[in-house]
Amino acid sequence: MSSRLIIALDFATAEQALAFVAPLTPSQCKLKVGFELFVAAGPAFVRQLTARGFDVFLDLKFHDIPNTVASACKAAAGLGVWMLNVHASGGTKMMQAAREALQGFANPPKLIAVTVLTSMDKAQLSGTGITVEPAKQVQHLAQLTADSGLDGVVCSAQESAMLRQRLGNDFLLVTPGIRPTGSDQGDQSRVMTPAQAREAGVSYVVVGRPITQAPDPQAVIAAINLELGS
Ligand SMILES: O=c1ccn([C@@H]2O[C@H](COP(=O)(O)O)[C@@H](O)[C@H]2O)c(=O)[nH]1
Repeated sequence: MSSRLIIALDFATAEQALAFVAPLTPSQCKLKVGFELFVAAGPAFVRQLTARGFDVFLDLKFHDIPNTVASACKAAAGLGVWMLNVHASGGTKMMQAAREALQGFANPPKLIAVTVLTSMDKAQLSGTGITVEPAKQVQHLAQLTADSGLDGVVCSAQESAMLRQRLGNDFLLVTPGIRPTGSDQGDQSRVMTPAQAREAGVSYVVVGRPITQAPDPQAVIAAINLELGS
């Protein structure tokens, strides 16, 4: 069974990231490249990871007008990534344009949309002018994403049981904000353990600092995979 663990490679340089990745195998985890590493190391680094056989989630959270997002998605798909994402709050036209941009690819990446960032609680969300509970807003944006024909969403594991029930088994639920028991919550608000996330029906968990800053990352990876049953 392939792992449901996606490790967030939030490193400042390609050298640091490659040193971390060196002992890993594609059967242990998938890898996520976000803003920090992509800005520092660029497309060539992403190609190095895919050349080593890793499934790469390019987490650049595109959020712009439909034409611009569609072009960015096309360029990202050209890197051979496994998954990429946009912001659901960009709206239906933007998400549909992104989806259509990937149609010409023989093996298109999975396209998912960010709902409400897992760092946000009700007070922070309210500060942006959205006064409903985070779960309600996640539900609304996830439905918009499904109606736009995307493959799934980024949400917290806390909303996953509700979304799984509403949107079915094929809809991808990709969940950051995962904290193994005893690990530091940091800037995340809506958190769950890997075991709770599995119970909630998530498709994949995204874990960064609890692994990358651990004294023994391999031990944490093995423990998370065990909790996930993968
Ligand atoms: O809602 C979101 C969307 C993306 N992320 C990203 O996931 C990882 C989480 O890292 P941790 O160190 O495990 O907190 C990070 O790359 C975020 O950019 C998210 O946390 N929440």
